[in-house]
Formats: sequence, structure tokens, C-alpha cells
Amino acid sequence: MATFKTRLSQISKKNGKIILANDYDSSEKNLTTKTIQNIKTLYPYLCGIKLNFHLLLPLSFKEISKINKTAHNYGLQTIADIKLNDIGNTNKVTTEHLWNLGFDAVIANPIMGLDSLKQLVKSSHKENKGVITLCHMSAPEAKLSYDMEIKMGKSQKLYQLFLDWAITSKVDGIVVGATFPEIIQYCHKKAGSKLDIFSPGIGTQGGSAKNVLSAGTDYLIIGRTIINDKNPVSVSKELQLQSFSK
Ligand SMILES: O=C(O)c1cc(=O)[nH]c(=O)n1[C@@H]1O[C@H](COP(=O)(O)O)[C@@H](O)[C@H]1O
Repeated sequence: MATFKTRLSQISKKNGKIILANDYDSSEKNLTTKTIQNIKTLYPYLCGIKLNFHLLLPLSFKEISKINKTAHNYGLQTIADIKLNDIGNTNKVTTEHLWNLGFDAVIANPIMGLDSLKQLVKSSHKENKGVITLCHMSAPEAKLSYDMEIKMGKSQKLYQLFLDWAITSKVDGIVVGATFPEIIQYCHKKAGSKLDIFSPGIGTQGGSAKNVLSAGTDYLIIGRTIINDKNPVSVSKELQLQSFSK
């Protein structure tokens, strides 16, 4: 079986670089039906779908498995966004559950430490699953934490250390917020083809697809800009076109 990185790259060559952040408010009913409907109507414009706690908490094992199966039937990769960050044993049990649910990859927080991260990558890759780590988040206040000056041998910023750890531990990709295109550019230059860059924060959070694609982003994670639009198909189509023109 191909790796997660290869599976995602293959589908994106055909469908473009958009990963749908399938996030709904807690007041929303029929989460499973709505999500399956999204997959069926938007799949030609997507390479993947990301499920966050918005669905992972309220839905049952059976419902989440059904969503993952449907996404796979339509050629999409699925990502569990839980920003995993714990001790080795907890990470291991958590990912076992995620893989049993049918997910292809997990988003993790590298603050867990380099050794735990290496363990997580090793066990995930053994199952042909992917690991994506946070490098620099999209919210404005991310500057306060991810840009923090740290001293680990040399003086550097926290996101620079997280980038080094991502390369060393051979994760599949990193999250760099679309609201910080200059940091995307820095990471792209440093990591080259070793890491895919996933950028959330387009549209609703202020980021521009065009800017981040030219800065080096490989995949666009987009939620409300698509889901809350009156015509999600035409927005997805437009974003897909932009992603092809990189
Ligand atoms: O890990 C993420 O996906 C993530 C990281 C980050 O820095 N910023 C960020 O917005 N996200 C997620 O990406 C999605 C963005 O959704 P929209 O702002 O609606 O497009 C949400 O699911 C967020 O939880």
C-alpha cells in the first residue's frame, strides 16, 4: 500500500489541493448525513477531508467509520484533527483507535517532545498512516507562542525548532497558518520536498489561497469559506482552480 503522503499527492494531482475542514456548530443536527452529502457533492474538488472535535466528540464509532468509508469510496484521504500531544502510551492507544475508525492521518502537537514524536511517526508509518505536526498556527495570537525566542543549544524561535523536529522525525507534513505567508516561505525553503505544508486559515480567518500557494503551501485546509457559502460547489471549484495554477 502507498504511503499517506503518496496517496494524498496522487488524488491531489487529479482533484486539486483542497482539504475540507468539515466543521459544524454544536447546534447542527444530522452531522453524519451532512458530512456524507458534502463528500458526495464536493469530492471532485477535494483531495481530503479533515474531521475535528466538532464531529469526533458527538458522533459514534459507527458513524465516523461510515464517513471515512464514504470518503475513501470517493477517493479522498481523511485526517483526524486532534492535535495529539501526550505520553507515548496514550498516543499509541489513541492512534490505534483512529486507525480502527479508518483515518489516514492524524494532526499532532510536537510539544510532546522529539522522542515521543519519533515513536508516533514510526508506529503510524508501520500502518501506512500519516502524521502532520503543528509548526505555526493561524490565529493572530500564535505569534506569542510559536514566535517565542527559545534557547536549545542555539537561539531560535519555537516554530523553527518544531520545523527541525518535523524534519528529523520524518513526519509527513506540517501545519503553517495561511495568515503567516512569510513563515510558510521560510518553512518551504528549509524543508524542500521533505515535508508537505498544510495551511488552514484561508478566507474566514483572512488568509489568501493565492498568496500561500506562491509561498510554498502544498495543501489548503478550508472549512467555513466553503461550508457556510450559499454555493459550496462553486467556491470549491474556484479554489480548486487556484490550487492547480500554482
Ligand atoms: O490544525 C488545524 O487544522 C488548524 C491549525 C491552525 O493553525 N488553524 C486552524 O484553523 N486549524 C483548523 O483548520 C480549520 C480551519 O477552518 P476555517 O477557518 O473554517 O477554514 C479548523 O478545523 C481549525 O481547527
